[in-house]
Amino acid sequence: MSSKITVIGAGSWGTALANLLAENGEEVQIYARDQKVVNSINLEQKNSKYFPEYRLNSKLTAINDLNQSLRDSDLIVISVPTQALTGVLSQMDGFVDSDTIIVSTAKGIDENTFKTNSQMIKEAGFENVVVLSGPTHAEEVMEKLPTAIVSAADNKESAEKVQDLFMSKYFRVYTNPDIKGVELGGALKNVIAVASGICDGLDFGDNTRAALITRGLNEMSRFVDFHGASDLTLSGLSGMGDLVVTCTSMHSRNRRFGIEIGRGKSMSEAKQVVNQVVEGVKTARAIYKWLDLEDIDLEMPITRQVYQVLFDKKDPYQAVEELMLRSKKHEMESIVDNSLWNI
Ligand SMILES: NC(=O)C1=CN([C@@H]2O[C@H](COP(=O)(O)OP(=O)(O)OC[C@H]3O[C@@H](n4cnc5c(N)ncnc54)[C@H](OP(=O)(O)O)[C@@H]3O)[C@@H](O)[C@H]2O)C=CC1
Ligand SMILES: O=C(CO)COP(=O)(O)O
Repeated sequence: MSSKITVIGAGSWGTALANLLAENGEEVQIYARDQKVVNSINLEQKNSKYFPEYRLNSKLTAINDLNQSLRDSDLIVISVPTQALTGVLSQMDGFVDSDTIIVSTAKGIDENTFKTNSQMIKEAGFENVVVLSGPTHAEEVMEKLPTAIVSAADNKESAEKVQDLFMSKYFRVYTNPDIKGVELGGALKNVIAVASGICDGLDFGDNTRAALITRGLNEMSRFVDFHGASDLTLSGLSGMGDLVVTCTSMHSRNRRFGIEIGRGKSMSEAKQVVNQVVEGVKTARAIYKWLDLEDIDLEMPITRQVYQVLFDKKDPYQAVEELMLRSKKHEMESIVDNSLWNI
């Protein structure tokens, strides 16, 4: 029996994933809200807006009607930015069976509800969610460069089904039952990537970046612990892996945005330069607001400084100085044990 996969969102990630599935022999339809993108995919086999230089697989077609694209779909991949998810979910209502597998690929936290994408999808009535996340720049997936990712779900069968569908000689997929840990790793790393970019924009060095990556991971792990997810997941592809790629790559939208901020551009100027979604901006605000509103005493100094640079116009040099001169502390708070010292 033939099956159809719908990919919602024809930006860089939706296009790369849809093309990968088509290369794997699947019948894939991608939903784009922009009719010009639909036409370029159907008539020229290219996404004229996001990947004009690549010929897409011929099994990939595009459509501008979301409800129509969902009809007879056995699996749905959502690749729109986090803040657009609520709108998409409301349009899925009544058109998608509640047990259909929904693959969530966005990396962010909703700035009004402080929820992750999978939480919002489940609350909209779709329980069978798989989170696909890892160090995976769309540009390199289009180039078919070896890439590894994680398929995370509560349900093992669904995680494995997604693993089977996406796995290829250039795309290796691991499974993981810690959906929350995988998802939070992908969302939080974007904020650290903005910080890393800001420091690059200030012409700081490799030492600075390494410190940010390492202490950023520490900060991420505090947040992940608080939410009951596993620290071990953070040492994997969707945590450390994604953090490294996004803090070091020129493909990274979050890092490139941060570089522009470090060079003195305003938020809107920096967004214009990147011209694609920069999830770390709204995720930083979501976390900052959540800490504040819930009065939670969780140490997230890098995220707090990123928020203040972006939204309170704090001087980035001052932000870095404040990070450097915070009260002195032990490197590994959880294993401070006086018996380990030679006193
Ligand atoms: N790019 C990458 O390498 C990777 C991205 N991701 C994640 O995937 C998500 C999408 O990112 P990415 O593809 O890079 O973003 P892009 O900015 O490249 O594309 C976003 C896409 O979403 C569409 N879109 C935006 N709002 C809506 C809406 N309300 N309804 C329908 N479609 C909408 C845009 O349409 P339009 O063009 O008309 O504006 C565009 O097609 C993000 O969460 C990102 O973190 C994850 C892994 C890798
Ligand atoms: O998450 C991503 C790659 O894994 C995409 O976000 P960036 O482009 O900011 O790195």
